[in-house]
Amino acid sequence: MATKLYPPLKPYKSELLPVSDLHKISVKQFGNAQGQPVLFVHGGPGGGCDARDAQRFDPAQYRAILVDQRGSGDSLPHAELTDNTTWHLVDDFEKVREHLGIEKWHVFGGSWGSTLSLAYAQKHPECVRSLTLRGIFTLRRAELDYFYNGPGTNFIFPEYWDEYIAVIPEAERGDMIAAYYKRLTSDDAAVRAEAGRAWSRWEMATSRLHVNKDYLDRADDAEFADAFARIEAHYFVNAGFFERDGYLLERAQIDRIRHIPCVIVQGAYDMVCPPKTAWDLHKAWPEAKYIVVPAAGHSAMEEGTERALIEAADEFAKL
Ligand SMILES: CNCC(=O)c1nnc(C(C)(C)C)o1
Repeated sequence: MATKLYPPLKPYKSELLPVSDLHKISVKQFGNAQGQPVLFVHGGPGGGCDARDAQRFDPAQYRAILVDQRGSGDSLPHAELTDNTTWHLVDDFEKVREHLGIEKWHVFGGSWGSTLSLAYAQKHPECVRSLTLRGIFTLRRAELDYFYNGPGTNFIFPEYWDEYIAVIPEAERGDMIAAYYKRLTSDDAAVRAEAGRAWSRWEMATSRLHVNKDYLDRADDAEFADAFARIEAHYFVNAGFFERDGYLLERAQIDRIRHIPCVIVQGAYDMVCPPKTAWDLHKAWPEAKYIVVPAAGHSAMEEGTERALIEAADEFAKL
């Protein structure tokens, strides 16, 4: 049973899979080509995968499949919002699964990755062997308002909150997501870049229990920040493209996945996706194992969170 990341590894196969006339998505495979397939679902949306994400899976046991969702990471066109919705991404996972000749796979995702993993599993339960979900986010209005419009978070990270709102004129601060979306879709590259960095800094600063400079500095990677901020804001102004607020937690939706082995891992001091949503998911789905990591924020890289995620993956490899 591993309690820390497996050694760094390189993909044994990387490809760009055409999924529409416009979009090609990056699919990288790591570990044992004959192992148990696991789909890694990255966060954001728009965050993209990192080779480090593959290190949570025992390379002797797993065939880890890291997919950069539309417009994210190495997928092309970069930061593209056209034909980029939750249901396009769900359909893309099915195209990847069929392309790779996989019948069923483990599904593993955190934050937005937990959102998309739930949406995928609820639509295709017959293809999901297990679910490992971290930092639960279901894109309800209250979740978005809490983090992007305050006031909760500005009491906890006041200096970063002031930076985040500084980009937006006071008259527009009543709806920060709409105000940022206007700038993130601007034809003025400088306006778009300033908004992308400020939005990303807000999220990177608040993702760890203690602000981590390397994590924060990711917001200075203009290419990452552009995709991360644009695609997040695009999904949020469209309420995740879900039929109703709270859709993923509805009884009928949970009933479709209730039989699937699941572990929920939640940081007790997750300020981006606070424990209330994970608790609501646990109440709706008591069969799912529910782990709260005491000294952890939002990120999967928090020590206790990383350990719990790897332990869950090691256990699910035995299924
Ligand atoms: C509300 N979105 C949070 C999320 O999904 C997320 N936070 N950080 C990430 C990355 C690790 C991908 C940067 O994703």
